Amino acid sequence: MSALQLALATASLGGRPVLRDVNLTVAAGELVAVVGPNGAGKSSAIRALGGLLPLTGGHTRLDGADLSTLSPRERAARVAYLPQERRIAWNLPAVEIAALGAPFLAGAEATAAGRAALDELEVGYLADRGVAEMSGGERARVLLARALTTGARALLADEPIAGLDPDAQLMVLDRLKARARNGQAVLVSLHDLGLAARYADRVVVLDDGQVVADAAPLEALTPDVIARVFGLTARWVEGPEGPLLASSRYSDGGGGGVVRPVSSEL
Ligand SMILES: Nc1ncnc2c1ncn2[C@@H]1O[C@H](COP(=O)(O)OP(=O)(O)OP(=O)(O)O)[C@@H](O)[C@H]1O
Repeated sequence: MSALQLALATASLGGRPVLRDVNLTVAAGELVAVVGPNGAGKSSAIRALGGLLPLTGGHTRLDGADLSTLSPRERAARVAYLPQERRIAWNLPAVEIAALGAPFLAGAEATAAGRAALDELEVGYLADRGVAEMSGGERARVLLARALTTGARALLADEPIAGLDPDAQLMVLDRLKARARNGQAVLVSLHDLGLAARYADRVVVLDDGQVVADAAPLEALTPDVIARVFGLTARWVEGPEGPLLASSRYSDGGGGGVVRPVSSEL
């Protein structure tokens, strides 16, 4: 059974449809990457899975139960969410921000969980520093630590590697993959198609609120799909750690112009 599921989900924002009959599942033990151009509906799909965007049609299910039947407290205990927005209202120490992810634990336990999550993301040294006194990438890791602290069985992370340096990107994806291997259901949105191919068990391609492909990475991200959805000419090449994407814009001459490797390995 899928841990999280959108079934024929439709939703609108500002009077415009942002999800159109979207079917999307994440099973326990699986790392699923949602990719798509800006505005494709990735954040909307993630927010719908977390019960944060009301559907106008279809269903969101958590372990088979309709999400709308669960109380906000039950949802929060079972689904962790990293929003795309990285703003933090209060200048609290990182460990206190991370501990906010565990509201159901007693104070000392929550602090220990927060500290462990910071360590997991290799920012334990920032534990006592105010989050307003950090770089954007450091703050991003503290917010991801807050999501990890929940201990929820499902994790939704909206662009968890945005703004991180190349080493930190790989470290975060390694950690999320390890969490999936330990039984969590993990869904991330990514813009780096090379990293999506390297880390995801399955890739869901969204375009204009619709699922265009949902398959193993290289079956979903075919050159044809990449051309149609992203407007790029692209081909996969074998790299030492997995597939690498060589791509160029059509306007650059369809392969004769600048080749932009999409993996952090080049
Ligand atoms: N608050 C809002 N009101 C109206 N329309 C919105 C709102 N937020 C997003 N949209 C629109 O909804 C659509 C889907 O947006 P969404 O944020 O889900 O895309 P995304 O794939 O996550 O994009 P990005 O890669 O830029 O983060 C876009 O067309 C966007 O303009």
